[in-house]
Amino acid sequence: MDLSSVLASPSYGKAAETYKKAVTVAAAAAGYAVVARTMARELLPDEVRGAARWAASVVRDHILPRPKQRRVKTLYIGRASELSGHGDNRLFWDARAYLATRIDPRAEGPLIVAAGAGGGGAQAQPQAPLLLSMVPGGSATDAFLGVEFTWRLVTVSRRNKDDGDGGRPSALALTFDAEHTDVALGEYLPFIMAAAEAQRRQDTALKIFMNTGWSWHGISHHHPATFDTVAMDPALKNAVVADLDRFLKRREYYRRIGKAWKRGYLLYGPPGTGKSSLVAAMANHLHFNIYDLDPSHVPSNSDLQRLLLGMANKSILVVEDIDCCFTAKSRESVAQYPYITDDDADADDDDASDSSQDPKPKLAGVSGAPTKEGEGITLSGLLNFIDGLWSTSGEERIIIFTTNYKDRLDSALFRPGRMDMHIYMGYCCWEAFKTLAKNYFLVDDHALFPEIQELLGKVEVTPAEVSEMLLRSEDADVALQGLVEFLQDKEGTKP
Ligand SMILES: Nc1ncnc2c1ncn2[C@@H]1O[C@H](COP(=O)(O)OP(=O)(O)OP(=O)(O)O)[C@@H](O)[C@H]1O
Repeated sequence: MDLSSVLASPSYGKAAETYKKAVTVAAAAAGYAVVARTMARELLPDEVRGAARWAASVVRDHILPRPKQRRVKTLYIGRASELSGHGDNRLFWDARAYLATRIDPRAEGPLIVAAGAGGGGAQAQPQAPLLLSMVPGGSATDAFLGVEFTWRLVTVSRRNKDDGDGGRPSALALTFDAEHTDVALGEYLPFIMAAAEAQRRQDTALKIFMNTGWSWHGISHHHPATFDTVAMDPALKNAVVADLDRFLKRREYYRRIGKAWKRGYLLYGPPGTGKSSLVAAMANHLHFNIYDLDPSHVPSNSDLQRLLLGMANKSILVVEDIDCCFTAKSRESVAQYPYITDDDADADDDDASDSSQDPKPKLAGVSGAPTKEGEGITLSGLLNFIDGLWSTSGEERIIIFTTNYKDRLDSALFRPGRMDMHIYMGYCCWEAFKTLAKNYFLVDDHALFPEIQELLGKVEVTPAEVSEMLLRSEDADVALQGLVEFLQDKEGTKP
């Protein structure tokens, strides 16, 4: 259709008519406004017009909602700690580690990618995670408690803080609405530091240290036991987990009551009931390194002190078979120091006043026998040091003693505050068996379960023995049938 035919069409004529009317109305309205303003100027005195203007400004400024002006605040988190004057600023690295988990790889713009340690410490593992980071000048946003935070990786020059002077990125700039400064400083940044700490712990491979003489030697600790795989009474398991979790949260509590932040556990029960597995599960749960102390390799109490002072925070000190590891030394000590009688031995142990009648073996050191270089350590040396200097030289320490014979332990071990929780690891009960069956065959039920449940009620069998039977075949039917026969054999009812 050409222009002339458009102008000639009826729809164009209607539209043109409507437009003309609209122009006429607008012109009339503008005319009225001019007339009204002129009349107001001529008829109203200056004072009245001034008062009207003032009233309008009050309404505008104080009554009508004003468009909100956003005040933005920026915090610079430098790579180096300018406030302390030396060293790295931990917050800078914590924030970068945190941001590596928050950066959206699909967002526009370039990113830096690197391989993480992946649980191997300094040595990257094949399954190491990929970590993302902003390029200098790049930005990323994060939301926390409903507040939006924007991060930029910037280069801060010494004289004025500005982006991109071509140097290495030396700061993170955190920008947010200034009214949320309290959230930023009081909640967001502490949250980031805690998240980074948790990630660090996760990424660091656990170690188990063993002593030779007075020094520790560490190797990687890959024991797969967890609280999911340890077979034990479920209520007791939950109580142990809750106790550990409460311990972790109680830094301030221990500080307030003036006690060292440590907790002692005594694991006791027959061999093969899972005491060592439970230690490994506790270490994995807490992500603490284990220091497995073999007292027979420690030449003297002063070496023991050196060993214990060499332990890091967040660690577990384990002394296995505590009932027997000091016994032999005790006998040697008494033989070497014949002037020390059984009665003398009891004198130093204020909880064991009648133990001279006790047929149980005497423990070295409880006797107070002096030790010299090469003469071995004493239980009292260990206990006193744990309660004394060692307890104040570090934080977040767990002490675990294990024994197959709780009744043989010296009462010094039972003094209040030494072993806070006694955990009995017993023979395989029905609930424990179900955990093992799940571990080995991923089954919750089986046709042989009722028979196995009945037999476990009558036969004393350790989880280690049951595990042994379950390991014999990858076929659940075959392995469980083998277990039934094993239990019947123990009961003396095997056909
Ligand atoms: N409660 C359990 N839960 C899971 N596995 C167990 C349990 N008890 C024993 N086992 C199995 O038996 C093996 C030996 O158990 P573990 O060394 O933990 O027992 P222990 O009580 O420490 O024995 P000991 O007193 O002889 O040192 C473990 O490697 C594990 O395979």
